[in-house]
Order: sequence, then structure tokens, then C-alpha cells
Amino acid sequence: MRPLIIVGNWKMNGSLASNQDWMKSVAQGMESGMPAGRKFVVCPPFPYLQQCGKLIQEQSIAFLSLGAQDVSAQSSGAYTGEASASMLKEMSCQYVIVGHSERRQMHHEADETVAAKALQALDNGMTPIICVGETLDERNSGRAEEVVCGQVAKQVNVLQDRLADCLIAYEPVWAIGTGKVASAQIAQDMHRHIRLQLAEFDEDVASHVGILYGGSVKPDNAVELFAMPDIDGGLVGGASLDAQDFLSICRA
Ligand SMILES: O=C[C@H](O)COP(=O)(O)O
Repeated sequence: MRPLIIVGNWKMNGSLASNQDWMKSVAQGMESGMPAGRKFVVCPPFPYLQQCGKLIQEQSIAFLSLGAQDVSAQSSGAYTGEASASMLKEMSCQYVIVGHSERRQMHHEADETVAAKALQALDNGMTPIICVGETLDERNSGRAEEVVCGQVAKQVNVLQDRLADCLIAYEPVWAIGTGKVASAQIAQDMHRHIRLQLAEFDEDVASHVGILYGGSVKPDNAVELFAMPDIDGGLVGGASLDAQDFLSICRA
């Protein structure tokens, strides 16, 4: 049985003061108990990881884990502006998002780089959340499955059975930050497709890998999405910035 995992990705949002308020509200909300068998993760920007890790400890938010939004594909050295997996681990991160479409599009990250980043995370004891997804043009031209399966195949080639220790996030690019959520059935169909593709490589890996949905997840659509058999949780952007919305999605 795969656990339901809800990951909040703050993207480039937050401040020392607002992070503190968010943690306080989430601690209060989670204190009253959360549904069993679920995991909750928050991914603040790099500069706030230490603060947020400390706040999670201080507020005793036992349910909440820390994650980062990206990691270097290199382990150390002259890579200005990058953060290595060992540094993130030192900040108490347990999860790392890799290959988010915003990084693929704006920073030209290729599948090979995404796989190298996932390996760095795995080698440092963290769970990579590997993002895949098609653009609107690709969907409209009937190529959604081909594009997503191509992205997954590149990860399978490099990571092989280490994929069992990863999460995959299906994020249709056209649904990110647009308010246009994929219908639960569209999302389920793609998740099923990804799982069947993984099963061709290894059935055990396929049955273990959590596949999260991302793209305009909100309190009012989370229940329907999470009820789907191959949707194992959500990667939540905008709605995770509001502590009460995040809590509602965590309980959905
Ligand atoms: O990482 C999160 C996804 O990009 C979804 O963002 P969104 O919930 O704001 O659409």
C-alpha cells in the first residue's frame, strides 16, 4: 500500500516573518491529528531551509518533513549559485524536487541532468521527486503520453531499480499556476500509463513508486484527485502558500 504524500512547493515565495506564521498555523492545524498513512512535505526556497527546519523542530510538527526545490547535479566544486545534495542533507532535507518544468523551461534542464540530480539526492539519503509533464501544444497535438513516457524512460535508463526509492510527479505544464486543473480522469489515465511503463521495466518498482499529481491542486479538487487509484498525492504550488489551504489539502 503506497502512502499518500502531499508536497508543498513554495517556489520563490516566503519571508522570514511569513514562514514563521505559516509554520505556527500548520503546527496548530496538525496538532489536532492528521489522517493516518499520509506524509507531508514542505519545500521552501534555499535561503529558508535552515529556518524552516528549525521551526519544524521547535514547533514539534512531527508530521511535516522538509524538502528542497532543486539540487546540483555535481557533488561539490566551482558551481556558482548551486547547492549540493550533502548541503541540503545537512539542512535536514529528506526530499528534493528535480526536473520541475520551470527549471526545464527557464534553465534548459535536460532529462540527463534531471537524472544526475536524482542520483545526487539518492546518494545522500534523500528522496528525489522527479517531475515530468507535457505542454499544452504537446497535449493538443496528441503527443502527451509520448512526451511523458519519453521523460520517464530517460530516468529508467539511468536510475534503474533505484527508481523504487524515488517519487514521480506528473505535472502537465498547462495546469501549473493556471487554475486549469487536469480532470481527475485525465490525471489518472496518465498516472496509469506511467505505472504500466514502469511495470515493463520491473513490476515491483512500479507498484512501489509513488506518483504525485501537480498542477492547480486546491482544497476543492484534491479529494477527487486523491481518490484515483494511481494518484498517490499532490505536488502543490500556489495553494501551499496559504497554511489553511495546505492543511485542507493534507486532510483531503
Ligand atoms: O510544484 C508545483 C506545481 O508546479 C504546481 O503549481 P500550482 O499548484 O501553483 O499550479
